[in-house]
Amino acid sequence: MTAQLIDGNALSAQVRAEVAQRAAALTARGHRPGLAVILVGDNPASAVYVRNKVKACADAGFHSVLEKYDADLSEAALLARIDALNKDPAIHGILVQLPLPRHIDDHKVIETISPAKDVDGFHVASAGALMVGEVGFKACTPYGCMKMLESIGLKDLRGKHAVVIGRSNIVGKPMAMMLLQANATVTVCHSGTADLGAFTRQADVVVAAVGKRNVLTADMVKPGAVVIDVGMNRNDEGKLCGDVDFAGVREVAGWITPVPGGVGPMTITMLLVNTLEAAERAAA
Ligand SMILES: NC(=O)C1=CN([C@@H]2O[C@H](COP(=O)(O)OP(=O)(O)OC[C@H]3O[C@@H](n4cnc5c(N)ncnc54)[C@H](OP(=O)(O)O)[C@@H]3O)[C@@H](O)[C@H]2O)C=CC1
Ligand SMILES: Nc1nc(=O)c2c([nH]1)NC[C@@H]1CN(c3ccc(C(=O)N[C@@H](CCC(=O)O)C(=O)O)cc3)C=[N+]21
Ligand SMILES: [Mg+2]
Repeated sequence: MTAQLIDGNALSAQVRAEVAQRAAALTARGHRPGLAVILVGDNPASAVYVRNKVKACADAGFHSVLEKYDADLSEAALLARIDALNKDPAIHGILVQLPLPRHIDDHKVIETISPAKDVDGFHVASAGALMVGEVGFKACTPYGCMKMLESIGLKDLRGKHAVVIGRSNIVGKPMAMMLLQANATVTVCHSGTADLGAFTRQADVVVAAVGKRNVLTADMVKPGAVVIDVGMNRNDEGKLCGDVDFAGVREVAGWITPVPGGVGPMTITMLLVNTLEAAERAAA
């Protein structure tokens, strides 16, 4: 049996069409959704992602601004810029692309963004809201993964065991919280996990968010399981690939997300959803 694909491009197109409709309605009332994206330095991967985000905004009818700064931008100057965007009524969402140059403290930057405009969902107030089940912006990548699960009929995960590989603040940890909120029984694995396969083999849902190729191979997957691949890596030929050995795992899994065309486009889609929601709240 070969796994069915969860197509992130197709699901994105569907969600983005709804977003564009709601954005048009807001724009007609004089509240066009606006996103500001800040890129510091010249990381080529970041430049690609940021361009995709700005293009997705334009396609959905949003106002968007891309601010690019040299790698030697001072932390104080960046914080001052965020402060100005916090006060700008045309801007509903602020995204500062990570990673930042070493001399800038990411934590300070994220905490300077107004929680009302934190469409990445990285602010401690957003993370805290998710933790206690209150309203706040959800981190886009895990939020997109949840939408993918919902698209295959897994909105409620009662009775399911979900295993998350990775515990970063931007993917693994919020992913685990969202799965828990959806009633899954959740296990979080990381670099200190002794026998990863022993956990993943029990999983009905596996989310791989590590950043290393072939972290999850066919022998580590329960037949029929749902496999969500967040990883973004390059193989020896320079081609984009995830954390999952796709060719092997697809022969065992029930559902699998491809890379590219899986979680990546959904991340951008949920950024649009969050920005739209920020604009709707501001207009209310
Ligand atoms: N598609 C998308 O939209 C996005 C993709 N990504 C991609 O997802 C991946 C993860 O990103 P991010 O969370 O930021 O990465 P981090 O490097 O911050 O976190 C990686 C996690 O993986 C764990 N880990 C490392 N090696 C192993 C191992 N051998 N077995 C089990 N766990 C391991 C680490 O453990 P420990 O905590 O112990 O160090 C850590 O928790 C990257 O490839 C990134 O490019 C990220 C964001 C968005
Ligand atoms: N403040 C901040 N917010 C982020 O959300 C954020 C960030 N910083 N830093 C980097 C990571 C990574 N990330 C991706 C988003 C989309 C794709 C994406 O669209 N990928 C396409 C392919 C893109 C390509 O061809 O390279 C796909 O998987 O099909 C990938 C990765 C967001 N991140
Ligand atoms: Mg830093």
